[in-house]
Amino acid sequence: MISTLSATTAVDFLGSEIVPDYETAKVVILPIPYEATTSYRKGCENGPSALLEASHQLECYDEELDREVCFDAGIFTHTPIADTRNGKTVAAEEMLSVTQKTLKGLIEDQKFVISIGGEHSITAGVVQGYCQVYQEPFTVVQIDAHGDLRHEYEGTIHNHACVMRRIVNLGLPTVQVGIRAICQEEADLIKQKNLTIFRAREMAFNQDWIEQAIASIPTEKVFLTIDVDGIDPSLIPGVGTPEPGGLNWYSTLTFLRHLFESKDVIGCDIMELAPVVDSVVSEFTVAKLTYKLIGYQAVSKGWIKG
Ligand SMILES: N=C(N)NCCCCNCCCN
Ligand SMILES: [Mn+2]
Ligand SMILES: [Mn+2]
Repeated sequence: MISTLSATTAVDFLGSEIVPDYETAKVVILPIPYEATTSYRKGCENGPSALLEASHQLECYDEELDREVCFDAGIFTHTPIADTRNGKTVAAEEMLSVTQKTLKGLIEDQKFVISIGGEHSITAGVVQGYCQVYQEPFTVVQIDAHGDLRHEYEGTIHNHACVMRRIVNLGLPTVQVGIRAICQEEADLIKQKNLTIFRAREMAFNQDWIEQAIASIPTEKVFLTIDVDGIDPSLIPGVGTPEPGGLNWYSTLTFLRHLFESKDVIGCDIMELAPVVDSVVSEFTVAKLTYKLIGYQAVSKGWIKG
């Protein structure tokens, strides 16, 4: 089914620590180095390669889970799709179509896919891939500083600031977490549609937000989209549109662990990493976050070996 797969891409997640065998891998990392509509700091098309390179510095052993998670999971790194690097242009429609098709194939092969971006607009294509395979509804849980609920921004509905509007329009339920920057149009839509939103300003003083956020998810199945600017920019400065007051590291991990334990997470993506010159903090942190997601899924799905 997947004929364009290759294990010979420049950089695999975790590098030589794991054998990248597609057939036996439960997890596929799908790099989508696509950038077209970012409006402030650029560079998220370089996010996937920086994340993959940084992942070589991760310990295979997850000290929280007390396991070498990568051997339980088997992690295959796909070749990049919708690549805009080196001045290449990819139309938004083409990016969405190739993303959707690639996801569909991987999901049909029963892979747990972690798509890594690239700008957040990609998530619309990723989610449509899941819609094609899953008949029952699933909730899109978003960690982000921004609502991303504008109908259109800077002349296109495929702008990264509009991606959750595309998802709301697909009719999927959403739960938004860490939000702290929205415009009037988004505030009005949240009220009009009574969207579920956990605002960073309130989360900071609400010890029960994790429990409440998970309880607010109306379906068993969840797709998780992480825009890394949802995390505090002191932890991940390498983003295009930083906003102060984001999630801290251990709240993020606690939320994610509970989410994976209590729901069936059918897939996830990690978007908007835009590496900073002369600092590896952002890409290492995002690589570690990626590995934590794999570990939480491995525990929750019982992929435990030996
Ligand atoms: N999802 C995002 N990253 N959104 C960023 C939106 C940027 C809004 N600039 C507003 C400038 C108005 N003067
Ligand atoms: Mn954002
Ligand atoms: Mn976003």
